[in-house]
Order: sequence, then structure tokens, then C-alpha cells
Amino acid sequence: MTTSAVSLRGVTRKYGAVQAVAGVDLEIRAGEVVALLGPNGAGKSTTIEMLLGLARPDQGEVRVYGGSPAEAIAKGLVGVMLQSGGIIEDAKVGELLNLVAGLHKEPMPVGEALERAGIADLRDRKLKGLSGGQQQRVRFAMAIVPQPELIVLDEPTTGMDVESRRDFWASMHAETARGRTVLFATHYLEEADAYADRVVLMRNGKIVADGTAAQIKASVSGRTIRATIPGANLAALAALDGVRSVETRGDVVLLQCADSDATLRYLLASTRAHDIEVTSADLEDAVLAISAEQEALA
Ligand SMILES: Nc1ncnc2c1ncn2[C@@H]1O[C@H](COP(=O)(O)OP(=O)(O)OP(=O)(O)O)[C@@H](O)[C@H]1O
Repeated sequence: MTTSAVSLRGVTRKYGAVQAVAGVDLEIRAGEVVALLGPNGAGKSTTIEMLLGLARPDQGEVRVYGGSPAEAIAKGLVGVMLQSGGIIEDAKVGELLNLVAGLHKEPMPVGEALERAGIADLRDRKLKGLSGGQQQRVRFAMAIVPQPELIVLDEPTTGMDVESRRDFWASMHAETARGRTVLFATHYLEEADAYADRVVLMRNGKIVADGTAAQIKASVSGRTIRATIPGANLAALAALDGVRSVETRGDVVLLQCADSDATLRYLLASTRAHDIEVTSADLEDAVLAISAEQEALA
């Protein structure tokens, strides 16, 4: 049996009256790239802090590569990129990276870390003059310099413009291609959709959905079929098994389907439908729907 990279069991954490994390169970296998999604205050940062040993759970157990977070970090197994802190304003980029490398047993050469983070040209610049996006890249270089098995990133692209975000994810992709395990918190659904193997959605301190982006989309909203159907019998379409709703836009019929395959077969066999398109809801629709469901249950 392979050891999980990360294992959280029944983890809770309160701040005063606020239940920041309310019973989280999460296993992350080696090599997985996991996005932690959720609205402000969902408990993402607190969960990350507990798995890094920066906050102690009130209840439950946190394991990183079978040991405590502190042990995993001491072994250089974990690279971290947090939202703030960790930067010495008066130091030069190269000096800071040397300092971090010096704390680890088998760091990669600093020049290589800078190269991989796309900031080789900033080596002799002081941290305080850098833009927010450049500072984020320095944090990323700090995260990878220990050659960690697991990289944990809390909202890594906050403050970056579109181009920097794209470059950042290209650098990140090179790390995941090397088989590293990655957990990142984000507010950008498209980042979760594009870069994660698995999406974990948190709300009010709990995990409310966990699966691939495709599964999460499918679990909520099924698919939409759009087709031109001359003389469509809308009542017959609405009565089909697996059809949730029917709308028309002129000759075009939109069918919300739980089972789009069966509906497609029917359309092709029994109607004059043409120009058929099948689309799945995007992750944003799914997240909104799950959040609304949770709201209704609360
Ligand atoms: N150190 C703290 N002291 C007091 N309350 C805290 C502390 N850290 C977190 N909280 C509270 O716990 C809840 C969860 O916060 P957390 O930062 O984990 O959420 P998040 O999902 O990371 O949110 P965001 O997307 O805004 O970063 C919030 O209500 C927050 O105000």
C-alpha cells in the first residue's frame, strides 16, 4: 500500500466563536495535483496551515508522508508558498534563495530554482523593489528549492496579471510533470479546471464536493443539448426520462439533461433535429449550484 502524501482525519479548528474547519477528511495520494476551492472564509487557509503544522487542530489527525507535518518539513519533503510573509525586503533575490537552500539537505542549485521560476534575471535585485507578481515568483522559487515531494501553495497567483498567471502555471506544470504532489488553494475556477487532477470544494469549514472537475460539473448539472428541431413537440421532449427542462429560442431547443446520451438517441431516431451541440456546464456553474444546495440545507 502506498503511503498518502497528505492525510487529514476528522480535523477541526476553532478561532474564538468561529468554526474555521469543521471536520475535514482528506487523503492526497503521491503525484496528485489537487485544487482547494471555496469562497472567502471557507477554511482553505486554515486547512493548509494545519497540514503545514502552522496551526494545531483542536481535534483530529494530520499526517504528511506518514509523519507529523513538522517531521515532513524537517526532512525537506514539503515546499511551501503562502500568501504573505517569508520575504526579507532588504535582501537580494539570490541571497534569499541561498538562505533557504542552506536550510535544506539536498537543495537544487539556486540558479536552477530561479530559472524554473522564470526569474533568473532578478537574481541581483532587492526584494523590496519587485512587483507583486515578481515577489510571488520568488516565493515559488523558495518553495521548489528544497526539491520537495509535495508543494503547497495558498492562492499562488493572487495579484498576478493574466500573462504572469499563464507563465506561472507553465512553470508549475513543469514541476507536476516531474511527479511532484501539489495542493493549491485558489479562487480562480479556471485554474482549478485547467491544472488540477482533483478539485476539493470547501464551504463553512467542510468539504462539500471532491472529485475531478469533470465529475463535479457532471454531478450537479448534467449536460445541455442545443439543437434545431423543426416542429418540435416540446411536451414530448419534456416528458423524456433524463430531461430536466426544455426551453426554446426560435427554432433552437435547449434541453437540460441528466442523461444526454439517451436524449440524443431519441432526437436522432424520432425527430428531425439537426445542428446538435452537447455541452457540459462549466465548473463555475457547478460550484454555484453546490453552494446554493448547501445554503438550502443549512
Ligand atoms: N488567526 C485567526 N484568528 C481568528 N479567526 C481566524 C484566523 N484564521 C482564520 N480565521 C477565521 O476562520 C475562518 C476561515 O478562514 P480561512 O482563512 O481558513 O478561510 P479561506 O477559505 O482561506 O478564506 P480566503 O479565501 O478569504 O483566504 C474565517 O471566518 C476567518 O475569519
